[in-house]
Amino acid sequence: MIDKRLFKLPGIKPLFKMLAGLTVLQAFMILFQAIFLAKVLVLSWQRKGLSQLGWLAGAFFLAFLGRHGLTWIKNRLLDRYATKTTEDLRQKLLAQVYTTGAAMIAQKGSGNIVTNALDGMDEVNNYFNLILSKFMNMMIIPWILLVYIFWQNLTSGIVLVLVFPIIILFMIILGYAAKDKASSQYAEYVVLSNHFLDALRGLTTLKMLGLSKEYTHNIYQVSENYRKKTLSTLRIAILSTFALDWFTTLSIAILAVFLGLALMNGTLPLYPALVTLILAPEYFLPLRDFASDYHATLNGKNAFQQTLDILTIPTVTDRTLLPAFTWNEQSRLTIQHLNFQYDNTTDQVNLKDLNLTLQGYERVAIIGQSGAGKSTLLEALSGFVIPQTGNIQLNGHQLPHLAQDQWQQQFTYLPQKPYLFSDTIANNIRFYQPTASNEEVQQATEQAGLAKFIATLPQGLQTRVGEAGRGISGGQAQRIMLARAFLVQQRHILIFDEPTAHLDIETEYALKKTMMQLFKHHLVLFATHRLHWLEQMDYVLVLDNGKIAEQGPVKQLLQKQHGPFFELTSHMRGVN
Ligand SMILES: Nc1ncnc2c1ncn2[C@@H]1O[C@H](COP(=O)(O)OP(=O)(O)OP(=O)(O)O)[C@@H](O)[C@H]1O
Repeated sequence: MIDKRLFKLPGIKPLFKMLAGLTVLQAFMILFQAIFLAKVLVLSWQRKGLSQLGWLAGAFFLAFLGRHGLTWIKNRLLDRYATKTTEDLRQKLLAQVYTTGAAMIAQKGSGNIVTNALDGMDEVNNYFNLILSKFMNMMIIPWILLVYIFWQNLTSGIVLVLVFPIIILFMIILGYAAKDKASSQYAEYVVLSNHFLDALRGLTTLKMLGLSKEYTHNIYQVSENYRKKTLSTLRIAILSTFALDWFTTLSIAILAVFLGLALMNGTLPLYPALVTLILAPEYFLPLRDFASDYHATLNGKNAFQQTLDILTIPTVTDRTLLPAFTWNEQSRLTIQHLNFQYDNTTDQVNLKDLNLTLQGYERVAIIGQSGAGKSTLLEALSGFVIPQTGNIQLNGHQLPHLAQDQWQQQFTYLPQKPYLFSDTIANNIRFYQPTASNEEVQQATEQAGLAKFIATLPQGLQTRVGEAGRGISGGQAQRIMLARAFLVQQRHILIFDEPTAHLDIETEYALKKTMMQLFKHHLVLFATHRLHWLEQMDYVLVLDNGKIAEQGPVKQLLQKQHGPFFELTSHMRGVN
């Protein structure tokens, strides 16, 4: 129920102690309130004068004020702490997203991260409230009241002590059922968020393919699943609240009957009977409060755990091992026995024992079936994912990984799924070169085959794209990315992950000529499914199931009539 990591949050221990102190004080206020009320009632029953009743009624009123005043103080302390802590957690989560980078987002899902940073944090706020206030009330108040009840009336004390564990047991049973339901409800919520965001992002593509209507059904289905999971959690929550209320009310009623009988038999004076009866609902109240909110805050616990899980993903710190350099014809990157796995808990190794050398301005094609590991290799070479093991040497410098500032400043990366920032087309093109002039940007758009498209836009290069702007097709986005590469002068490495995947073959051929110009004086790493690019490449890596199945100069491999390269290219050409 309580995530132990909660107690590691900054400032929580002093707050916990302060709240515990206030709760003890509050328990005494509740006790005094009951004592004075019972005394007032007993004296009224004995028809005592107002002079005797007055100070008791005043004391009752003070205890009442004290009790609620303490609740107000506790809530204020808690609110202030919860708001500050969730705000800090949100900031840390966003900072972690920036430092761990795109690979972590791909793994966790952007929708999941957005949900966590927005709604999730509100849920965490509720979770703090449950644990730091309601749980604490439950652990302190009933026991102080019970000591007094025992002192006044042993039998009532025993009844109340016996009922408590039964209720707790009952809560645990229902709690377990609710926990599973809430976890699967939260998981479904994450699926829904990721799905919804993916659908929004892919809307243009879905429309282009005429699949947007069909996809509505898909979203409906995911929302339906979430609705069903929510209702099944609510069903348990309502059932347990009902059962708990019923059980505690019944216990109080039984106690009242016993007290009434004892009063009638004359075995118990009026005061202990009255004070016990007033205290009995107060004894159960913290438990009921806790139980009624428990289910609602399970999501808070899930969100809290998810946030901490993201925050504890190790971040790369040694980013500056490489001195300043510029990749040139003599540069050399050697990789030996590199292994990488996205998920350590599974057997799937995504890059297995890779050995390769990249040097100078060679053009390297990376080919392989879908899922062979081309993108993963490019991500490892770009330093966006960190290999678990491997020997990396760059110009003689031994490195643990390629997430090195100096290395990352050497290349232009064109991902398979282009992402455009919510900004103008011109600024999206200026990504690597923010100071580029309008003329330079214009020239880059022409080289990337974008000029015609831009001419159709009323605001031209100043048209806003991305989430808050005009929707554009995958091919147009890819050409905007390509324009970045044309614009930047001082980066001598091009890492392209299927840069023409979204383009039709005519556009691709039209662009090929200018792209070949760009490839001059660059180390080119080019993942592709289209074989015609091989003619323009010097070297090829054939990937199969995370391994380099074959590598060598293109001309040499093209002459071989057997082996992985021959088989893959025959298969891709449709020759069996
Ligand atoms: N973010 C991720 N988390 C977990 N597994 C992943 C992730 N990205 C890729 N994988 C897995 O790694 C393996 C290699 O995927 P990768 O995208 O590198 O292949 P690819 O050769 O580029 O495929 P394609 O040609 O379809 O783009 C696949 O089994 C894939 O499921």
